[in-house]
Parts: sequence; C-alpha cells; structure tokens
Amino acid sequence: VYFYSAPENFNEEMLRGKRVIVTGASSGIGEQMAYHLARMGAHVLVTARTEAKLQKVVERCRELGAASARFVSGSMEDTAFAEEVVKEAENTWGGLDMLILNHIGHSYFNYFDGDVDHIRKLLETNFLSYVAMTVTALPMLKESEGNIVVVSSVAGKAPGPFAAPYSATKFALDGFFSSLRHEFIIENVNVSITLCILGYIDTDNAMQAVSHAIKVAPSPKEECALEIIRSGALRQHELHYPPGILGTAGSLRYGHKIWHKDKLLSLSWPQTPSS
Ligand SMILES: NC(=O)C1=CN([C@@H]2O[C@H](COP(=O)(O)OP(=O)(O)OC[C@H]3O[C@@H](n4cnc5c(N)ncnc54)[C@H](OP(=O)(O)O)[C@@H]3O)[C@@H](O)[C@H]2O)C=CC1
Ligand SMILES: C[C@H](CCC(=O)O)[C@H]1CC[C@H]2[C@@H]3C(=O)C[C@@H]4C[C@H](O)CC[C@]4(C)[C@H]3CC[C@]12C
Repeated sequence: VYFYSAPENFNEEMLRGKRVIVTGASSGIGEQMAYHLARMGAHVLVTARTEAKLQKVVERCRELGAASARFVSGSMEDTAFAEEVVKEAENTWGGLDMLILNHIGHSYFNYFDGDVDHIRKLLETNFLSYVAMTVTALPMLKESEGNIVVVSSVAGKAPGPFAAPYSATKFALDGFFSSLRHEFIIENVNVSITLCILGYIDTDNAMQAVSHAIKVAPSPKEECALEIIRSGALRQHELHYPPGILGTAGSLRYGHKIWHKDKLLSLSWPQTPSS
C-alpha cells in the first residue's frame, strides 16, 4: 500500500525553486538533466571530475533560467567527496529536495578480463558513492519529503554479455535502493526512490563504446533526461526508458543483436517477433 499520495500529472512548475543535485552532469544525460532543471527554474548543483566542462554547464544553466547554479568537482571514487557534495548543498541551500544519482566510472564493453581491482573501483564509484550521498542527504530529504533518483540500466535488470563489471554495479543499486524503498514505506519515511532502467541512449561515451557492436538506433538523451526528472517528481518506483525496453519476462527488447569482431552473436535471450 502506498502510504503517501503521489502526484498524478507532471507539470514543469513542480521543479520551480526546488534544490537539486545532479551527479555526472558534465556530459551526457546528466548534462541534459541540468539544462531541463534550469529551464524549469530549479536551483542546481552539478558535479563530476572535469571542472572546465562543469563551468560551461553552470553558465548554460544560468542562461536557461536556473534559480541558481553552481558546481563542485571531484571524483566519486572517494566516498568522502560524495559526502562533501551533499554538505555543499546543505551549506548553500540549508536543505535539499531532489538527489539525482547518475555518474558512472569508466568501464569496458568486452569479455570480462579477470581484473578484480577494476570491479572494486567501479563499485566504489557506481554504487558506494550513491549510498554515501543518500546517507548524508537523508535528513534533508526527510525534512523536504523529497526524491532520490537512481539512474540504472537494462544491464542492471537483464544481464547481457560484455558488461560484467558495470552490470554488477547496477544490480547492486537495484538490490540496495529497492530494499531501502520497502523500509521507507514500513517506517513512513516520505522520501521517494525512483530507479531508472535505461536502454541504449545516444550519449557520446556510450556510442563510442558500443556503436560498433549494437546497430539499433539509440534513444535521444534530451528526452531521456526529461523522463528521468518527470518520473522522480511523480515519485514513481521505476522508469523504463525507452518505453517497453524490458519485455514481459524481463528480457531485452533488441539486446540479443550484438556484434563482436564482425560476427553477429546468437545470444540466449528470448526472441521477439520483430527479431
Ligand atoms: N548512455 C547509455 O546508453 C546508457 C546510460 N545509462 C546510465 O545513464 C547514466 C549516464 O550515462 P551517460 O550520460 O551515458 O554517461 P556519460 O559517460 O556521458 O557521463 C558520465 C558522467 O559521469 C562523470 N564521471 C565519470 N567518472 C567519474 C568519477 N570517477 N567521479 C565522478 N564523476 C565521474 C563524467 O564526468 P567526468 O569525466 O568529468 O568526471 C560524466 O559527467 C549512467 O548512470 C549510465 O549507467 C544506462 C543505460 C544506457
Ligand atoms: C545491449 C544493451 C541494449 C539492449 C537494448 O535492448 O536496448 C545496451 C543498453 C544499455 C547499454 C549499456 C549501458 O548501460 C551504458 C554503458 C555505458 C558505457 O559508457 C558503455 C557501455 C554500456 C555498458 C552500455 C552497453 C550496451 C547496453 C547494455
């Protein structure tokens, strides 16, 4: 039973004056989320490692009409930095309405190479920093009855080949945040948790990594970013974007078509009529 009422319809006014942190906002989907939020009149705090890119994002956010825009640069490999970003929001705004956890560390798209240290580092960046930011932000989010938005992937729901370390970190997010959501409901904590299950999106980094192997057209990052904000504001438990990306049995819609070294691999995902 949903103990609190979630709004039924999205209206961009919902974000006006809201205090929002967006991680991984120097490029890709995170950057687009910052621009949408700015246009909607939110206060935005963006973070990533590359200061020069963040500076530009902040300038564009101001042009688009953000209530305020600032950045903190650093690496989420270090959980102390993750906590510092939330403290910055507290010191600047005295509270927080929405925490959008979106960044990912670099990984590879290929057979698992046996590197355990890479998985440890990726877990620090893609998973533990999300937990650390949530823990630090929770008192403020309880106060504002705010939103936690966790950006994940179909690779965090339906594993395919060539993304074992990345997929592991995304499954960890589902396990942790979906469990935490149950606890919030039991304890009447009115903080929503939205897990975003994304298919292939046309960001520069993703296309560079997989366009040789995946021939389906990626979905647009601008629309994806808006859908993430919308589902967070509507306090939805999960977003699946593009719509229907996971079939009824949790299978991928078109992920079975993956090329490797000029060969089309035949994978064991259930086939769809269109395949
Ligand atoms: N694009 C896609 O096809 C899909 C994306 N997703 C998910 O969407 C989200 C965004 O993906 P996308 O926009 O493609 O990613 P990008 O690679 O475009 O952006 C990643 C962001 O994370 C930042 N980042 C990288 N390493 C670190 C680090 N160590 N510490 C802090 N920040 C870091 C990058 O900035 P900098 O280098 O400056 O630090 C950048 O701002 C991710 O959670 C991803 O898993 C899910 C499914 C598909
Ligand atoms: C193979 C998947 C396509 C299945 C579908 O039906 O859409 C891709 C969907 C999500 C992709 C991965 C992802 O989550 C982003 C990572 C980002 C990195 O920058 C590059 C590789 C990714 C592991 C990427 C690989 C393809 C997908 C799993």
